[in-house]
Amino acid sequence: MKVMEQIYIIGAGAVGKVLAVTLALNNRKVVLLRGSVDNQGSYIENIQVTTAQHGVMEANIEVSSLSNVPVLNGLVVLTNKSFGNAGLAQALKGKTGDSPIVLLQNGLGVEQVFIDHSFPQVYRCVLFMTSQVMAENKISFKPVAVSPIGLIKGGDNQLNNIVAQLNCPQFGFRTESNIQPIIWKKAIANSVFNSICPLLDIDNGIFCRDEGVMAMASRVIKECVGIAQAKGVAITEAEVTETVLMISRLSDGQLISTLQDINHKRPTEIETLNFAMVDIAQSLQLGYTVTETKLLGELTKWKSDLHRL
Ligand SMILES: NC(=O)C1=CN([C@@H]2O[C@H](COP(=O)(O)OP(=O)(O)OC[C@H]3O[C@@H](n4cnc5c(N)ncnc54)[C@H](OP(=O)(O)O)[C@@H]3O)[C@@H](O)[C@H]2O)C=CC1
Ligand SMILES: CC(C)(CO)C(=O)C(=O)O
Repeated sequence: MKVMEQIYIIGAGAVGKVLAVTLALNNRKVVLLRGSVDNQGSYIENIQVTTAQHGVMEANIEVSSLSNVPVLNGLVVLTNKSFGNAGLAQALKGKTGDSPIVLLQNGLGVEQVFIDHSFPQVYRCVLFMTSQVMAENKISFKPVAVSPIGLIKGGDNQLNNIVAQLNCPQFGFRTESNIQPIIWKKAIANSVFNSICPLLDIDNGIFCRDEGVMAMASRVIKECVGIAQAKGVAITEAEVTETVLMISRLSDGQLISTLQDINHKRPTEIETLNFAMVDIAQSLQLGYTVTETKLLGELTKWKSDLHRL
């Protein structure tokens, strides 16, 4: 099995910085590459990550940009927002050889552009953690469960090796042989949180606190589970409801990323959540079954666009 020594994390945000620090503290060779900017010099940043369980974790991390690295030979981990994938796939094309690409992102179909560009090995992780940038290079981090990684394209034989490279006591990863149901469950949960919470301007705990809001979530869950099942992904409404309530309870008081993005006038990931769900429904001639998911997505997009004027 190939031993991959260098880990390239692309996207120096809340997830990327936590991963870089936990890997560095576990003696992995890691470099953080900027996702949205290029042509910058390389520099060292001191990054501090605060957790309830491990206190403050701190490491000096090399930060660089893609143009400084002609070849990415190792493990390439994407922690950028999903709307950056098309640009990154172009930028990475011809630079990564047969290095595996591992996407640590929410959403449906976020891997497609890498398949379209014939990247040989593509893996997806479903993140069960929350992290938030509190100040420059100060991140709060709450692991919720060990995050599964599964194969999208390529050979199964690398999966154990990839997990071995990324798994750390502070930020756990595991192999998953059937990643699609987990991707769908999380994407449906995010279609609920990332539209309803920004529209109500409220924290993630609302679904545990308010039956009416949970009833709306249940209607979205019902629509989206119908599409998952039509695609042959065996998940149930009860399972997704449980996931939504668990996330709501564990992240009570926290603002979902889309609400933070709207507040900071940044683009959102709604295209790879509600709209991706609607696109899949339409491709199955089932567009008429996802009207609430679609409307919530449209309202979220309008809210985001209006804030960014
Ligand atoms: N934070 C969390 O609690 C969780 C996040 N996720 C998912 O993880 C992924 C990363 O989220 P998170 O770290 O919170 O997000 P952040 O917004 O904190 O960071 C994302 C990074 O994406 C990069 N980026 C932004 N725009 C572009 C672009 N147009 N092209 C390329 N790169 C871009 C930036 O990197 P740079 O600064 O280097 O330019 C940015 O720092 C998302 O898919 C999110 O949904 C999933 C579960 C929990
Ligand atoms: C719902 C949550 C908080 C779960 O990790 C998440 O996925 C996000 O912040 O984007």
